[in-house]
Amino acid sequence: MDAIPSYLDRAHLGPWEVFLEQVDRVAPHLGDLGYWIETLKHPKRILIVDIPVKMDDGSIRHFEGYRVHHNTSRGPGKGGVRYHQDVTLSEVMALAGWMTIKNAVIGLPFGGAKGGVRVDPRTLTRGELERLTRRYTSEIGVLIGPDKDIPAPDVNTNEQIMAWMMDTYSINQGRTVMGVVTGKPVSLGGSLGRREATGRGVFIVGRSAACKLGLDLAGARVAIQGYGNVGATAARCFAATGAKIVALQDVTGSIHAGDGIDLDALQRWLDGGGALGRFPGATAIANEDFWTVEADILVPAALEGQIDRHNARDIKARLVLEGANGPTTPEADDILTSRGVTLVPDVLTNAGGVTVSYFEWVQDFSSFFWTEQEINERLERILSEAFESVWKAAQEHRVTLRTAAYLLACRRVLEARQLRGIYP
Ligand SMILES: NC(=O)C1=CN([C@@H]2O[C@H](COP(=O)(O)OP(=O)(O)OC[C@H]3O[C@@H](n4cnc5c(N)ncnc54)[C@H](O)[C@@H]3O)[C@@H](O)[C@H]2O)C=CC1
Ligand SMILES: O=C(O)CCC(=O)C(=O)O
Repeated sequence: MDAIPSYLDRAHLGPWEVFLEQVDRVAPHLGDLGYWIETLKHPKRILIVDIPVKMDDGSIRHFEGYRVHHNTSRGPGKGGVRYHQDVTLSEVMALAGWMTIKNAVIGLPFGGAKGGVRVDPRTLTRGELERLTRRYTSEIGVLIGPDKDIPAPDVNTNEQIMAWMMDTYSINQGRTVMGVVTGKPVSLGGSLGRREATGRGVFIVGRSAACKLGLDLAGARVAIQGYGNVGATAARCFAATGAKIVALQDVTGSIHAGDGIDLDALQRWLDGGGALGRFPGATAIANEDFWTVEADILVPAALEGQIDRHNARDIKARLVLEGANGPTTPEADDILTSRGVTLVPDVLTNAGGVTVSYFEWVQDFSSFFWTEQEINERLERILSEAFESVWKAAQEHRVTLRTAAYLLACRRVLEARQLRGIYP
């Protein structure tokens, strides 16, 4: 059976093909459940929407948006919304697939979904961004809902955008529906700790992995690509344990400081409108040199496909923590494995965000809100247990941590699929 739907432009299949390859790698380990594996290779439903937006100058621009439900065997769809000029359907399909695996590996009662709009939000005014968000929300309104599919933030989306999405959905329903999105402002039914949850999770999982490798975090050298929600929080968590953030990269460039970058000084620079790539407290380096800096831990926390066959051989770190979704190509996975580099996959490393989104969803349903300490303790326990299970499965089956995570997740998804059966 052809796993790639024929209506897609084959030139744009990169991320989805990566997801398919990752699923194929786990298939031999699934035993009888392998009978159901094709279900993971076919997104359940895909919605492509046209988003007309009246711009401030009076003109109308049309943007293309997507919402994909990859699999809902274990519960409603769950996954973020990305605004980026390079968003493609293939990418959103892959991101939705990774959400299916991530939610299952953590044991959250969700399926996998994701959304995106092909737009560079930096080119929009606040009013244009709000109108785009509201129209996109209305257009995907047929798919979303607190018991159907619950969006959340991803690249270039934030609490304000979630507030507009919640408000638009509520207007269309004629009642306030807090639980339709997570990652909202705390004053609108958001959860304490959600903003930091993904980066905090990267740190929690990274600390467990470092412990297995006998790598002391105090003094460890950490390089991070992406200094947004995930990368900046992870940097702060690592620095708080005494690790040194020796290199950072974002869209404005790459910087290096062997003794560690002063994150407070960097924040003051960014708050004052400075670009990370021009931070005077560190040395600017070429973007390609970022990958070869002397570091113990490397955290890709930007976009897909960043670690590939061109740079995987030169990476110096012993531990790669995938803060981003899909940052490593399968070929690079193999190169890193052959070089003895331990890679903790995205579906585990960055699962802190969706875990606290789950807490937010539960809190919204019960209208009873937890303290930040309760949130962080539960996050810590859930991620640490998930890490141990994946580590154990990797040892037992002699596979990489990625394949081990897929093994646990695919078993859960396919068992649910098998029990539900095919109807009619
Ligand atoms: N926000 C969340 O809760 C979650 C995010 N993720 C993943 O983490 C990654 C980052 O997401 P966020 O931090 O939320 O996004 P963000 O929009 O807050 O930050 C993205 C960062 O990546 C940088 N970046 C973008 N393109 C780049 C490029 N070509 N080269 C170098 N740097 C680049 C940006 O400059 C920015 O610093 C994405 O892969 C996202 O899917 C995963 C789980 C949850
Ligand atoms: O918080 C969520 O629901 C999903 C976050 C997300 O998009 C991701 O984990 O990639």
